[in-house]
Amino acid sequence: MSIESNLLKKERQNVTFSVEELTNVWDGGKEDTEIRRKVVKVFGDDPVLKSPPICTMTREERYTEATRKCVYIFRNMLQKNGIYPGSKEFEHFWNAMPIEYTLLIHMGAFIPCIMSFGSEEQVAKWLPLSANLNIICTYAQTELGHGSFLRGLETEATFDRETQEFVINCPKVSSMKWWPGDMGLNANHALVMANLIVGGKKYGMHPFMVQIRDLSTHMPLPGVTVGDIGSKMGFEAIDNGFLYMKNVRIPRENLLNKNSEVKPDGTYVKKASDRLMYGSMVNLRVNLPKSQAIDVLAKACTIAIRYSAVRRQGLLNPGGAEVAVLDYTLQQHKLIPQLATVYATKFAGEGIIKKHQAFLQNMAKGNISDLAEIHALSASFKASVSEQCTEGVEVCRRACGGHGYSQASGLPHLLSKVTPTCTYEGENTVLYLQTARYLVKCAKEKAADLPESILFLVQPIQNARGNITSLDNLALYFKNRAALCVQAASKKVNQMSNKGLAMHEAWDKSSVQLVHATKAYVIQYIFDAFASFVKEVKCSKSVKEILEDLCCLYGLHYINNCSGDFLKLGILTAHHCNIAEEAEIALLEKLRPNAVGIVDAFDFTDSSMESCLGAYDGNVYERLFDMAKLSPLNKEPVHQASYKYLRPYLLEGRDILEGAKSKL
Ligand SMILES: CCCCCCCC/C=C\CCCCCC(=O)SCCNC(=O)CCNC(=O)[C@H](O)C(C)(C)COP(=O)(O)OP(=O)(O)OC[C@H]1O[C@@H](n2cnc3c(N)ncnc32)[C@H](O)[C@@H]1OP(=O)(O)O
Ligand SMILES: Cc1cc2nc3c(=O)[nH]c(=O)nc-3n(C[C@H](O)[C@H](O)[C@H](O)COP(=O)(O)OP(=O)(O)OC[C@H]3O[C@@H](n4cnc5c(N)ncnc54)[C@H](O)[C@@H]3O)c2cc1C
Repeated sequence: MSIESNLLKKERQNVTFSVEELTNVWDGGKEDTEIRRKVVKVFGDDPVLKSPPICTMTREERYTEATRKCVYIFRNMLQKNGIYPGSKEFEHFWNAMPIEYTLLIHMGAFIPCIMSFGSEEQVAKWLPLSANLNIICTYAQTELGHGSFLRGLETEATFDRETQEFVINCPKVSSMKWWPGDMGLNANHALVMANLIVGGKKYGMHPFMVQIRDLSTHMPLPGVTVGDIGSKMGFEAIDNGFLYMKNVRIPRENLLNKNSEVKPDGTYVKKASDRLMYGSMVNLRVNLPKSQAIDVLAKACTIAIRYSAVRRQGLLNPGGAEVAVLDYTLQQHKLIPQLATVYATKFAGEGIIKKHQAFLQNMAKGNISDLAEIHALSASFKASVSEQCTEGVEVCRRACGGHGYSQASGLPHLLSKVTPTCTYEGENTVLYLQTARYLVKCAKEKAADLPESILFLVQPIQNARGNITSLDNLALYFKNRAALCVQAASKKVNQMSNKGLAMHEAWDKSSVQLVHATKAYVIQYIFDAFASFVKEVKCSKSVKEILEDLCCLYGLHYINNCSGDFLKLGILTAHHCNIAEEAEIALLEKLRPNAVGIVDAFDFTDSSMESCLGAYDGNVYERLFDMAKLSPLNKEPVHQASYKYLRPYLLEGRDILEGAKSKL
């Protein structure tokens, strides 16, 4: 056993709680852990899912491998193992997916969309075809020229009454669809968001099913120009695409018509609120943070903390032995708060998922009164979590020093996976502004007209009592701050407007404060949800203590990072801030011996991380060397390029050196 493996073994011997029990809490119960492990095992044992490490493959190989595996998973494996949408097993299957996958938009975005936009007949037609991969469909909303401002989308669907068809056109280069995943190479259909035009009248954005490739040859259909947009910062396996449509004709029935319809005579019938058109986005904003951001940060923490426990560099005591870098207070200050973020966002996210499910049940009964609240909550939650996790993964990467920059660490891959969560499914600033709009409106309402989650905005500010670092008091500081920030931002909008600015100008001039206020609102929501979870969870005292410490750390770390705000608003004094700073450092020291145990409790398999630094056995140096040997550049002892281009000068060098030698 290597020295490093021994170090991790010792770390595990010192853990003061049951790792298995914390895993159960993380998963949502013992039974859930068993189900997740079963699913992970099925995937892990399957030889068809084996492939070379991604850092040794070209982009083309990565796309090919990911597509091969995903077709197998979605067409054979899930059914064979009884993993169906809606089942507990399915909830855990993201955990078991190969490190890179395609068909994500087809499965994760298109299928939910067809269910929310399609009539019963349309769902009956398209759902089985897509579930069986008989068609592959992308979600084509964003265009080259517009992504955020949906009213600016330019693709048109014009009703031709004579032929009973819609004619789809991208009038300009800027109107072509750009970015949709699975669209470049795999998709033969696209759910195209286009402006509906009937009899010269524009009805705004509507969803259309458009066939883009021939079903037998997979060649683009007439009028369709489609392809891959090229290499990106990450997601290299995915064929994000462009789609340029000129006079592409589709039958009238291909307008997804659960919410609105065009009759054969051209009559436009609206059946539900326009806002339900945005429902698919709410769905993804609620559901994607867990698998695309929180789990990614959890993996980065696992890698960085295991590595920091075995990486020895420098001395704490003069003349003593070299210490693990995790023993430095500053390393703990980088990494342990990231663990707290993982826990806080995961448990707050679960509450939002439940709220969304309740909203969907009400919507099925025709009640959409909670739409504004769930939109505001999901938009700001997605924005905040993606931001916190992206920052967190980068902190973990840098905390691994030079090796964190190597693809072999697995960290650059995680960073490139989490970074776009700040952009896709709604650019974060744009989403914060959406929530700000809701908050400013709510701040003007009477308490009786507001949902519980937002009541604090209009209630009197309460004073903290007792221990200033108790979870109750921390929750109160966050609430007070959010309420005061929203009031201040609303006041600024009013002041600007009273000075004579038009409302949209007043809004823009106040947007820095508005986004700040929204961030304050969502952090109070996350903290409150995590603190409530910690209070209520049934578990042993030792596990509860870990969760309480992580919750307290989440709050203190946040407060210490923006203490100016709390001071400015008169919520904390300088004395309080000093206490908060010392309390955070004390918590880091307390959590340090359990750090490896806490990341072990995430229970990630080595293959799900592909990291030489983060493997369970801690054998980092052998793994790094083995991975380097696999580099395609090391295939031959002499690389053709260096031989070809350097040879003349090397020969000169040889002659000079040999001449010098003969003169000696
Ligand atoms: C187990 C399942 C796991 C699933 C995991 C899946 C994993 C998938 C992983 C990765 C997938 C990657 C997917 C990426 C896909 C994409 O990126 S698709 C493209 C997404 N694009 C966007 O999100 C665009 C962002 N822009 C917007 O949302 C809107 O344009 C805008 C709302 C920002 C502005 O639109 P505008 O027309 O100007 O509207 P407003 O005038 O601002 O608002 C009008 C009113 O509508 C309300 N509203 C807006 N959005 C919503 C909504 N989503 N829901 C409900 N209501 C909404 C808004 O509040 C206004 O209301 P008021 O007038 O009352 O204030
Ligand atoms: C990996 C990836 C996958 C994607 N997958 C899909 C997909 O499957 N389907 C699909 O349709 N799309 C997809 N997209 C597109 C994505 O949804 C858009 O990129 C996103 O909505 C942002 O829009 P944009 O690119 O137009 O950014 P822009 O809106 O142009 O943003 C540029 C800057 O302008 C700022 N800005 C914009 N509006 C405002 C405002 N009102 N106030 C203040 N600032 C503002 C933004 O904050 C940002 O800083 C994907 C994108 C990526 C990166």
